[in-house]
Amino acid sequence: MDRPTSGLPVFHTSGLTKSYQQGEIEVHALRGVNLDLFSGELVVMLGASGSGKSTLLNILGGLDVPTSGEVKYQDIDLSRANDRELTRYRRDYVGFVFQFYNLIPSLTARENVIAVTEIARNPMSPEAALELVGLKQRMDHFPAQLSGGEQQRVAIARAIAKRPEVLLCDEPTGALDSATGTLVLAALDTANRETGTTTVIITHNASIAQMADRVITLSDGTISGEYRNSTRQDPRTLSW
Ligand SMILES: Nc1ncnc2c1ncn2[C@@H]1O[C@H](COP(=O)(O)OP(=O)(O)OP(=O)(O)O)[C@@H](O)[C@H]1O
Repeated sequence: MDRPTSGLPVFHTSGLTKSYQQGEIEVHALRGVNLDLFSGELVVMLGASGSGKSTLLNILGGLDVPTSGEVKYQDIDLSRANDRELTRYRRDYVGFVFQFYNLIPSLTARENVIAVTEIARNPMSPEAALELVGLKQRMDHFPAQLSGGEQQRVAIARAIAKRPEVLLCDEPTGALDSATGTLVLAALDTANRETGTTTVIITHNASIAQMADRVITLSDGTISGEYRNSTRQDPRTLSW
C-alpha cells in the first residue's frame, strides 16, 4: 500500500549552490537546487556520476555547507549554522548509511548499535533495531562473521536505533550484489514504514526507483526530473 506523506516539507532548499576550488578550476557541484522533502516520504535520488547527489545529501545531513542559497530542516537554517549547531543537528536528527559500512570490527553487531544508543536521547533498543533489519539471529556476531549485506543491515540498524527524523543513504547497495542489495533495500523500506523516518536513498541504479514514494533526478548540479510513484513497489520484487 502506498503510504501518504504528511504534505509538510521538512527540508526546503532554494537556489542551493556548491562550488569547490580545485587549483585554478572552480567545480560547480550544485548549480541552484530547489527542493522540498516531505515528512515520512521515501525518496530515491538518481543521477550520473558527478551530478551532485552526494554533495546534496551531505548538505542535507549537515556534513557540508552550501556556497550560496538556502537549506532548512524545519526551522533550522543549515546554510547559516556553525560547526557546533551542525554537530547537534546531525546528532539529534540524522542517521547516515554509506556505501561502506564503517562498523567497529572488535564489537559485535549488538555492540556496534549500542555504541550509538548509549548516547542517543530517545533510542529504541539495539535488539529492536537489529530485529527490524532482519538480524535477530546475528546480534552477537562480529562484522567479520557477517556477509556484506548483513554488515550493511547492521549499519542501518545503527543509523535508525536513535530514531532519527531523517535517514540519508549514499549508495547503500553500491558494494553489494543484487540479491544481497535487495535485503538491504527491504531493511530500508521496513525502517521507513515502521519508524516514519524521512528517507533519501541515492543511487546510480534506476531500477531501485520503483520502491520510492518519489523519484528525483539530478543532472549536472540541478534537478532535471521529479515524479511520484502511484504505488511503492516492495524492493524484494524488484529485479536489478
Ligand atoms: N571535496 C570536493 N572537492 C572538489 N570537488 C568535489 C568535491 N566533492 C565533490 N566534488 C566534485 O563535485 C561534483 C559532484 O560530486 P558528487 O560526489 O556530489 O557527485 P555524485 O553524483 O554523488 O557522484 P557519484 O555518483 O560518482 O558519487 C563532481 O564533479 C566532483 O568531482
